Amino acid sequence: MTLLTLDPASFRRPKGQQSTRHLYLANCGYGRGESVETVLARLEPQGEVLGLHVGDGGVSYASFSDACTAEKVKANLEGSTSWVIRFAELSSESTSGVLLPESVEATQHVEVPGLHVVTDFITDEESVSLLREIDARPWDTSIKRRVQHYGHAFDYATLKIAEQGTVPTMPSFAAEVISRLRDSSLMPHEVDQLTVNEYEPGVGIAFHVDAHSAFEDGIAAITLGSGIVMEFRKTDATSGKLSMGKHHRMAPPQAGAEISKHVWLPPKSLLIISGEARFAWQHGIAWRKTDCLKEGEVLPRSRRVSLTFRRARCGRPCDCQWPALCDSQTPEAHAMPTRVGSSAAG
Ligand SMILES: O=C(O)CCC(=O)C(=O)O
Ligand SMILES: [Fe+2]
Repeated sequence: MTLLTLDPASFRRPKGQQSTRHLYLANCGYGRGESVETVLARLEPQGEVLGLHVGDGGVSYASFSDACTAEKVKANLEGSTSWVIRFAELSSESTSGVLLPESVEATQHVEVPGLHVVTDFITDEESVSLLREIDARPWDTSIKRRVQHYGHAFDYATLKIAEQGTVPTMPSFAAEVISRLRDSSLMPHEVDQLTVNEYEPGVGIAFHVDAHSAFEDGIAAITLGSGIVMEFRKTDATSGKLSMGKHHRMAPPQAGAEISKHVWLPPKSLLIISGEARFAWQHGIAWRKTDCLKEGEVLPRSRRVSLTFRRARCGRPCDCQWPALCDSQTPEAHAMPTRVGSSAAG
């Protein structure tokens, strides 16, 4: 991770009382005997520092990945240093029109058509037994997250389903869940592919849309172990109309503006994305050790293992109504995923 050097001229005091991901540190700078090393030594144990400016006099700035982290750092340091700590606002972020929701609560009004979370889709016993079966099998460690693939293999290099001479089989440990998915009628197709992803705290997955050309409509993900916040985002450039809830408080986004929803995936839950949620919204998980459900409340993560079930699309190209992110209809659409949070994508 490279530490960004911040330009102090780009910061200002935030209007109102809201927290931001940047901290203004008064009584802190070379003029007060501090240096980059001493400031980092105080900040880093509290939260990962993404950017820093240590001033010649007594004013410095530090940036973090999100406001939750900045709040935690501020709360933990106040009282134990002579620094005076306030939130700071980066002028470019406050005027860009980009919506930067901080918590699940802050985006609860955003509707993503085709997104459903079914709580308690599996029992505690099933969750423990699925984890045991998965951990007894070998993990693929060739990308940043540990993964296991069953059924049709997906090739991350070509973003295609690998050709197989034989009919793929699904593992017996997933049979009960697959049959429950079938009975629920939540998935438009019978599944024939399973990817298991492991997220230790700090690990995420880059924003992406599962390749339209590789998988049919309907993606199901079961959460084992810890819950996690998944982010969904869409720019109005990617699919025309934006879907906002009836009660939204924000101004209509500008052209090219981004809308995002943070969704809490509890342990034992089932996430279904189909239609617009599957084809027109990207999803990702921030590379963080905490999640934020309510403004100002930090929830530490622990290990999450997910089971993603899909139906491989064999032969027929995708003809969905959302060509912007469709690599069948717009081959250049499948740009490699952009990052969520601060670390490299896996
Ligand atoms: O971990 C999850 O729930 C989703 C994983 C995912 O998006 C994927 O494998 O494409
Ligand atoms: Fe995905």
